[in-house]
Amino acid sequence: MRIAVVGTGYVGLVTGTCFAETGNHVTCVDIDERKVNKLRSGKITIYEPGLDVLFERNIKQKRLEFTTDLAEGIKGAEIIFLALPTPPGEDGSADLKYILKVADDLGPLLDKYTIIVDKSTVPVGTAEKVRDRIAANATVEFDVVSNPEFLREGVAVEDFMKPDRVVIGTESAKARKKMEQLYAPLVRQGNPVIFMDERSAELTKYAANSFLATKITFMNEIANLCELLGADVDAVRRGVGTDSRIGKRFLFAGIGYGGSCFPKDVQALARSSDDVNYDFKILDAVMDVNQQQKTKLIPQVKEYFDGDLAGKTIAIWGLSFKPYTDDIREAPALYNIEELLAAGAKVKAYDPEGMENVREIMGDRISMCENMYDCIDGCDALMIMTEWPVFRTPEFDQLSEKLSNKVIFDGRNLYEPEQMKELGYTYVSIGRQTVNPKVKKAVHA
Ligand SMILES: NC(=O)c1ccc[n+]([C@@H]2O[C@H](COP(=O)([O-])OP(=O)(O)OC[C@H]3O[C@@H](n4cnc5c(N)ncnc54)[C@H](O)[C@@H]3O)[C@@H](O)[C@H]2O)c1
Ligand SMILES: O=c1ccn([C@@H]2O[C@H](COP(=O)(O)OP(=O)(O)O[C@H]3O[C@H](CO)[C@@H](O)[C@H](O)[C@H]3O)[C@@H](O)[C@H]2O)c(=O)[nH]1
Repeated sequence: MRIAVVGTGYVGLVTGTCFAETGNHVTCVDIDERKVNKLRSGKITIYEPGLDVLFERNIKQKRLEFTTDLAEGIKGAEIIFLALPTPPGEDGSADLKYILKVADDLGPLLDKYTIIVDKSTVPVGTAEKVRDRIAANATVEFDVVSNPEFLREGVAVEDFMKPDRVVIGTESAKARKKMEQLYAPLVRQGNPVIFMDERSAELTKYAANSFLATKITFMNEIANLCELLGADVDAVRRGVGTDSRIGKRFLFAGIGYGGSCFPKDVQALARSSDDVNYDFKILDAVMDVNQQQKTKLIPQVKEYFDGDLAGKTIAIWGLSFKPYTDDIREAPALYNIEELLAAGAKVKAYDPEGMENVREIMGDRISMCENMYDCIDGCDALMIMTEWPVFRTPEFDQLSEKLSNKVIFDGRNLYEPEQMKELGYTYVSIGRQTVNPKVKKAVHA
């Protein structure tokens, strides 16, 4: 099949590359010339495990092409995916300007029956808006389908190639058949393609993300309670997660959820609820708790240094919002760094993939280090913000040698408290009792 993908970011590039891998001819379109030039010269623009191999193979086979020209990109395409940004507008609702602009541009360019697919995360009713905008200029028949994407960054290729399910919102039998053919290679192991109306498909995406964000936030609140009641959130997690009705996944307490999706999508669903005068109370609580959770270690860092961080240097391990990605959008690390700088501390940071992106927005306000041990050299404390595997079993001898104080503030619960006790660290983590406390108890805002 010949398909086009408009928007070549995290979702567009993965979608385009994976559909090329299943034999389709894919042209990816983006307005960012620098990005397209780089992709055209065979250089990948994001870090996503496993994507580079598929990317190179499909470019070589000429099944994957890139252009900045929409007309050229959609030429001959039977299906056009829109993988465009839907960032929060001023009031937090999803801003549809990128999607609607492309819908306007597409109308006059369609020269035969085409399926236009909303792959972006969009509020209920967007498919209708896109249809109206295209129809205003189109002279041929077309269908607009909602096909939200559920991939996670860091495991995007695996999620895309073996999805738990594919959700397709359409009432057109013709579009349904084509979409079924396109997805057939990805659901061969029996995972379902679930067909529904467009509005339900659009809402399914927000419901899934908001539910997962709520699940994490619920555990973060249990963690906060554990600290105050003398319990251990890891034990509680194991205890509840083995109930198959609850499930083991997405129960890890930490310094809150980040990324380009959960924060914006929970907010957008709350605004969609406001629009129909529905007071979705849980969502407001989730956003509130997550906001506080992100920097919950900061008061404890301050308390350790008797309230004064001026002149102290804090090492940060982990900048990306989660491991195996270079994406730093809404990364909790950034909020912590801002608070540390505001309190007069200096910051040294290390991340396996995220440093370049942070350098772009923070410049020389913090120092980036070549490796995790240079990062802690001469620092007064270590804070862990992302659970990259490389931080899980560090050489504690080097840590003791290089850190000026044996103190770790761990936002991702990487170490066993027992081990930290033996090693003589002051170890502050989430939802567990502080080890060798100089910080006496959990501090809650
Ligand atoms: N990132 C994820 O993990 C993920 C997962 C599922 C769904 N989503 C949703 O998918 C959508 C895209 O997210 P993303 O993370 O890929 O965004 P992104 O910002 O990484 O990529 C969007 C791309 O669209 C391009 N673009 C903007 N206007 C354009 C135009 N007129 N023509 C062509 N290209 C244009 C931008 O230059 C950019 O490269 C969002 O709605 C997001 O919520 C994201
Ligand atoms: O037990 C957990 C699991 C995750 N997180 C945090 O939650 C955030 C999101 O993680 P994850 O969901 O793994 O990454 P995303 O790439 O943001 O993926 C989410 O957002 C995408 C964009 O909509 C969806 O497609 C995915 O299904 C959905 O999982 C990160 O900050 C994680 O650190 C936790 O704190 N505890």
